[in-house]
Amino acid sequence: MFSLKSYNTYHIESFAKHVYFPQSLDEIIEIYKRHTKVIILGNGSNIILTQSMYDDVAFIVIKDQFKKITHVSDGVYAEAGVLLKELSLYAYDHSLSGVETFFDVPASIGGAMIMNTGAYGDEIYDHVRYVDVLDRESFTQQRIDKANIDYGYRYSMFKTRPVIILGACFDLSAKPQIEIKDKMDNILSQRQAKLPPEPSAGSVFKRPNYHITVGEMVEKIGLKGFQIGGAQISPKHGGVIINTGNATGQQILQLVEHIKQEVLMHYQVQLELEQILV
Ligand SMILES: NC(=O)C1=CN([C@@H]2O[C@H](COP(=O)(O)OP(=O)(O)OC[C@H]3O[C@@H](n4cnc5c(N)ncnc54)[C@H](OP(=O)(O)O)[C@@H]3O)[C@@H](O)[C@H]2O)C=CC1
Ligand SMILES: C=C(O[C@H]1[C@H](O)[C@@H](CO)O[C@H](OP(=O)(O)OP(=O)(O)OC[C@H]2O[C@@H](n3ccc(=O)[nH]c3=O)[C@H](O)[C@@H]2O)[C@@H]1NC(C)=O)C(=O)O
Repeated sequence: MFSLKSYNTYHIESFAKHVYFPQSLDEIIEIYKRHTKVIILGNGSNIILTQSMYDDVAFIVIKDQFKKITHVSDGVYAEAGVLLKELSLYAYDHSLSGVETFFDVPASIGGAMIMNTGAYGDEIYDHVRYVDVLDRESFTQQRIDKANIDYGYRYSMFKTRPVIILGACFDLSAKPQIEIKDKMDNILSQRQAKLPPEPSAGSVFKRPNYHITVGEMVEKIGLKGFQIGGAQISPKHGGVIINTGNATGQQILQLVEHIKQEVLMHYQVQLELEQILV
């Protein structure tokens, strides 16, 4: 059994029988042929591992491989395992602007393309030219131009399609490094001021169509700091659940349900999970 603790940002201690670190596309295809249930782990920053043991699920860890970043004729191309931080630093090194807003978002390019990473008024698809995918059923590769990609708030059409993200090309523009660095510093300080330092997976719920945020509702109800086992609503940010040490996925899930019930009762707002239950 293999521990997934370092492959999910909640640091939940779950074990899996089948964990793969493929080095090539052919190896990925082999895994899909061998297993009926496969989960791709990018940076594991948007998942809740709800089981302590996985016997029948195969996990593919992407972030240690597929890490090439290259200049191409129409932009900068990053493979699925590249982290947003790595792409942002590469762009900064080359005085290229466009992705610096996402400097501190703990996601892989694959996860970012699936979810349309957003932060501080910017969305990653604003800077994408095309995305390369592998169809998980026919095992054919396809390049999809942004014009043909349906995306929105925390959504892309890839979320509901049987595809693996292989990489994406970004449209970046020249800018003095000092300006890029100023923006990175500014965003970093805003995030450090708001988000908790403990292990978490960022916002638990999507922003509801309501005049105040989840964090504010949770704060006004008086739920900040509420804890079930090792899972706690962050005393710093009411929209985030943290692992205080030995949280299980089930405890996080119980806390999720508790927040949903309380918010429904106090505000008649039905919260929708942003995080993915595995
Ligand atoms: N704004 C913020 O501050 C934060 C934002 N986030 C967001 O959460 C997301 C997390 O990214 P990341 O940690 O990399 O993702 P995860 O490892 O959390 O994976 C989440 C899901 O995305 C799918 N996925 C991941 N990589 C690929 C790929 N290459 N091809 C196909 N599917 C893939 C998998 O779906 P399947 O189960 O179908 O295999 C997986 O279950 C990002 O969009 C990020 O923006 C997270 C934390 C903070
Ligand atoms: C962290 C994530 O993304 C974040 C993203 O970083 C930030 C900044 O753009 O805006 C969203 O959070 P958010 O709506 O909680 O925004 P924040 O800027 O953290 O908070 C908004 C406001 O809520 C209030 N607030 C927040 C937390 C709290 O405990 N109490 C409170 O009153 C504050 O006034 C704050 O100014 C994204 N979340 C979603 C679900 O859209 C993520 O997706 O994981």
